[in-house]
Amino acid sequence: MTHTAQPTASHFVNGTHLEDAAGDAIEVIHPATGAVIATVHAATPAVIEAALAGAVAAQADWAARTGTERGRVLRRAADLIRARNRELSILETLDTGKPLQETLVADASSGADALEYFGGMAGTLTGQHVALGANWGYTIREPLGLCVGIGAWNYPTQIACWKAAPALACGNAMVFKPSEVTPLCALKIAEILVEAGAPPGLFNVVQGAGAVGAALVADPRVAKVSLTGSVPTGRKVYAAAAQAMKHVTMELGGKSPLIVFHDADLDDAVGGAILGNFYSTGQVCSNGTRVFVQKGIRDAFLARLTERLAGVRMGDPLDEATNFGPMASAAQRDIVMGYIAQGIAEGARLVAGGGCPEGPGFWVEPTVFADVTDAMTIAREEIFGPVMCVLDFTDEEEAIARANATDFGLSAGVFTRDLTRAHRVIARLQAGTCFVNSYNDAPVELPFGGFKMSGLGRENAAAAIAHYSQLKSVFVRMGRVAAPF
Ligand SMILES: NC(=O)c1ccc[n+]([C@@H]2O[C@H](COP(=O)([O-])OP(=O)(O)OC[C@H]3O[C@@H](n4cnc5c(N)ncnc54)[C@H](O)[C@@H]3O)[C@@H](O)[C@H]2O)c1
Ligand SMILES: O=CCc1c[nH]cn1
Repeated sequence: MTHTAQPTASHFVNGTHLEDAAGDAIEVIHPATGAVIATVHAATPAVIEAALAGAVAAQADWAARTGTERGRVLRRAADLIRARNRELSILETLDTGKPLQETLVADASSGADALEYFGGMAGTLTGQHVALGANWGYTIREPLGLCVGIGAWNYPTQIACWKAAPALACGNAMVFKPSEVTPLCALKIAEILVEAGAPPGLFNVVQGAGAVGAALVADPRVAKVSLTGSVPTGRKVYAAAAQAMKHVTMELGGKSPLIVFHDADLDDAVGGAILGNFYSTGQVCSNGTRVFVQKGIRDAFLARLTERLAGVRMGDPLDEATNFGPMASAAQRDIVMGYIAQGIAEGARLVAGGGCPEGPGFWVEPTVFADVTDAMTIAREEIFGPVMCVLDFTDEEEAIARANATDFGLSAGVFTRDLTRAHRVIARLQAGTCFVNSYNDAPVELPFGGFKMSGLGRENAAAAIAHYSQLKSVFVRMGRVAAPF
């Protein structure tokens, strides 16, 4: 079946759709078929200027509103997203290839959660009164001004909302650049925010690849950059932002450990490993791709995992019975297949999958390697695809040391019935987002982000407010000033 998802225009700037066909054409490809479903144009300097200037103008008015007024707009946007969940989920599926079964519950709805949560919080953002004996002080929480958001292609709607919601709640404006691989859904979020009452220019979407992102980051009017992307891009964006001491949030990649102890509920542990490796066809930053299984249960774990893999349904992602989609792009499919070949070449044992089905689209089978060692490339590098590495371990100390032996630090999980052990181990794992007897939950109420090379700052929860605002401290003297001369 042929799909089309051509947007009204490539960009959304100053409250309306904007086109400038002089920008490089970017074809939007439905990953399940390889068919072109839309074409957008990268932002030209004129589009970038319109977006930045419009955002600066809108921010002043927005910041002058009360938090409650700002929050009302965000909560209306959340309601509109929920009301249009199916339509938005279909678009997300066309854009990313993720099964509709997933996008219906995990993408627009997660975006709506963020808008609702930060909308509710906007009116509660206050400073503090500080008693200082005869004198006193207070703090004011002020917006940063103009923020730039730059997204990855795996969760386009969620990423746009996780950045926009706290930014706008704090009184900032945003220019958002989606990934060039999945440019469509952020445009819908921009339209919805305006329909919900956001002033024109408050949330703008401009398209393009790294060069457009770099131009946004370098602009002197920009006070903060929030990137979701890979570590190499994070390094570049952080370095560019540092030139003007801009605030940054870096949501980067991972190679996270999932530790399964011998006393774990086997089905839950296998379920956690499936969620942490094959949901979104493995294209989730926090995935637990190094599955450490205690030696005594290794064979039982692999046997149960293999049985459950019989439940994989690859097919048209718009069919709600499909539970496993293609990779988002041909380039990512090729990267993943390269890692699979390297795993085999380095001596890992292929237990399941490993193939790249013939036909149109960018498919990779859910793949499991056993007998993986820490030194293998597939155990060290982020693959960002459906490739699970199963590693054996003997005891707790060994599992912790090996789990931490990585430059990444995004997530970690522990499966055990011994909750004392679970918390003891989690306390020693170097990861920002951890799970006990679960994997990959991302409720808006909990901060999300990484340690070490996996990032800086936090999205979601009250923690995000600190990353989209700055504190002004005011000292108030009540008596005379005693100067030395
Ligand atoms: N920690 C998180 O929350 C999180 C969430 C999703 C994805 N990710 C990570 O994202 C990566 C996959 O996404 P990707 O392939 O789109 O990442 P990427 O780093 O290639 O691109 C991310 C974004 O940065 C832009 N970009 C590239 N170069 C730039 C530059 N010099 N200046 C400014 N912007 C630039 C891209 O156009 C894109 O929009 C994985 O590493 C994954 O782990 C992290
Ligand atoms: O891709 C990373 C962000 C995320 C994790 N779970 C859901 N979204």
